[in-house]
Amino acid sequence: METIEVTALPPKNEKNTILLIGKFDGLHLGHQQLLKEASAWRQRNEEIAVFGFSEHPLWVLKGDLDYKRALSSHQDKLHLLEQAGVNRYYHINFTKEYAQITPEQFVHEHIAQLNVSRVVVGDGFRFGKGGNADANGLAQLCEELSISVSIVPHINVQHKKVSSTEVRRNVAEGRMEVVQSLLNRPFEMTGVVEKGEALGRQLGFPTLNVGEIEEYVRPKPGVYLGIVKVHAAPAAEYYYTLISAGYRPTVNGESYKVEAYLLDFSGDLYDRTITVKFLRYMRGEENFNGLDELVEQMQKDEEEAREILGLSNNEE
Ligand SMILES: Cc1cc2nc3c(=O)[nH]c(=O)nc-3n(C[C@H](O)[C@H](O)[C@H](O)COP(=O)(O)O)c2cc1C
Ligand SMILES: Nc1ncnc2c1ncn2[C@@H]1O[C@H](COP(=O)(O)OP(=O)(O)OP(=O)(O)O)[C@@H](O)[C@H]1O
Repeated sequence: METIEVTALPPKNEKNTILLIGKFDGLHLGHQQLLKEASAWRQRNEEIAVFGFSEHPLWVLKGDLDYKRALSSHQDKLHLLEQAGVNRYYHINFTKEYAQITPEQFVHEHIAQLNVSRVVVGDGFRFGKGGNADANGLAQLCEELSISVSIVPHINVQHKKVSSTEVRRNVAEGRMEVVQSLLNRPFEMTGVVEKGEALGRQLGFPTLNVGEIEEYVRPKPGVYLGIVKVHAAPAAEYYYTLISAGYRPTVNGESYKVEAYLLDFSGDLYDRTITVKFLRYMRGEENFNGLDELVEQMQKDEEEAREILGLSNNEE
């Protein structure tokens, strides 16, 4: 997939193009429906391109922190779009200045550069200065340039509109099964294993500390059942895992951390890239009276996880 950095006007493109517009955080079921629609319209000589915004407008314009952290990192998004068959990604550096572009300018100057035959958006799509124009406004402006517009009806799950905001809220509440149903895959974070305080090893529960995950929305503090993918060539390795996400009050932890205790693994993974997939919330984070109580609970967590997974308890 070709990636093009854009700060103002995108460079002129000659290839026939079907265009999708939006932030596409998490590539949820609604986004997936837009991509299906684009694929259905695509002719043999056409490419699918995405006009994607780097930051959420509500973070850039209003400083709303709920919109700063994301379901997918920039890299994740590129992988997901590529896997979905997107040929070209315009990475729009969304700034306060960019937000001043009017709907007319956006269509007649920016989209007009891209040799677009069709734009595919959802019916809640808004764009242009102040979010003033909607999908019908886009269709009217595009008609003047002989560009067709497909407006995809909202995808709902259990009578609720699927949106990145809704998925992020569920991650923040630890509802990982719901998240999985909205994304069609588990919520995951990809990071690099950092050195921790190695206290976990002394406790009999060595954990991988996952670093470089600042871009991601934070799951509710607690213990989760999940899967860790260890990136490796030629083939990645996968392990069931217990995940501790939170502030670790028992050991006076100061910052939010994500740690993974891999089941049936021993070895050194410092500096390796791993992906942590969150499957199920098991319990909240507790402030125990000392390490013995913490270890006792961790043992129970492991037993419960093995029970759920059908793995034997290996203590005897
Ligand atoms: C299965 C599991 C459950 C945990 N539960 C808690 C908890 O309830 N409260 C807490 O303060 N820390 C909890 N932790 C975090 C531990 O305090 C932490 O892993 C330990 O201090 C080691 O940290 P280190 O890797 O930085 O050395 C849990 C860790 C694991 C692996
Ligand atoms: N549930 C949905 N059904 C159909 N189309 C959708 C749905 N959600 C978003 N879209 C469309 O996908 C494109 C990209 O959407 P975008 O990621 O900007 O919105 P969003 O998922 O509603 O995110 P947020 O909640 O962060 O505003 C837009 O054209 C939007 O209308």
